[in-house]
Amino acid sequence: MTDAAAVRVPQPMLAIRDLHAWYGESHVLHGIDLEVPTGQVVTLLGRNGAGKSTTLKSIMGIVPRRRGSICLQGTETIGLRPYHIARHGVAFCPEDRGIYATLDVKEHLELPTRVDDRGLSTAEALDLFPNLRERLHSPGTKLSGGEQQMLAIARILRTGAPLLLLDEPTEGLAPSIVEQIGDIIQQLKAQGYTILLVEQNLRFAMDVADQFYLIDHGQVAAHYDRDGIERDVDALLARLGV
Ligand SMILES: Nc1ncnc2c1ncn2[C@@H]1O[C@H](COP(=O)(O)OP(=O)(O)OP(=O)(O)O)[C@@H](O)[C@H]1O
Repeated sequence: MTDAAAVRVPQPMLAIRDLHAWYGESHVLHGIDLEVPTGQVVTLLGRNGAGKSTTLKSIMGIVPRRRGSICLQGTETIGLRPYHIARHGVAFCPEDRGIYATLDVKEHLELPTRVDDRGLSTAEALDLFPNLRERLHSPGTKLSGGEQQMLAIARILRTGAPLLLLDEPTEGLAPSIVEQIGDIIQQLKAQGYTILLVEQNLRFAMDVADQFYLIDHGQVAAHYDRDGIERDVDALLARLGV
């Protein structure tokens, strides 16, 4: 056996190959290829309608029709139902945050099913988001936008999933709250979580992410590491129309 054969390449947390997705007759993803290494933060960038959210929803199995390969920790999930996919260690925080008027903060945190023993207790989730402790009995929709986003993230941490999919967590939030969300993402990364983030705010993404995929018309148009994105930032801002 050669030395090269003995080298073990770590398995990525998520590997997507030739992913296609459809809404009815509308073919939206056209062969996405991407990898999310364990422990990294990876961002999907792109204009509105490029296919970023559909990529996250495809990983969760909640688009009507998909084709290709989506491996989670080495397991092919393309043929699985959403509740089975979740059990392979992935949790989704949707763009609309999914916060209910009829449940208070505590009830939102008690809602998720644990998929892994690493799931935070309600008390641990509240340690990470102290603002929420003060709002424990407030109905979800009485919270500010920033508090709702924090609750949506705290809720998925209860599951114990090591891979978090966050869809535009900073959308519509004030700069000071955006900063707090950035700190939380850094803390989660330091704790070993792997994060796939959809983000319109390039500057925010550049502060938190290790790798970046530019999605355009349902395909990967470019892939950057941190140095590459610094070099291309002006061209990229023009391309994103921001
Ligand atoms: N439920 C749906 N039914 C039909 N078409 C949809 C549906 N959701 C999204 N689309 C279409 O699929 C394409 C990709 O949408 P997607 O939401 O993935 O884009 P995006 O890059 O996340 O942009 P945005 O930031 O606007 O959400 C768009 O043309 C959009 O109109």
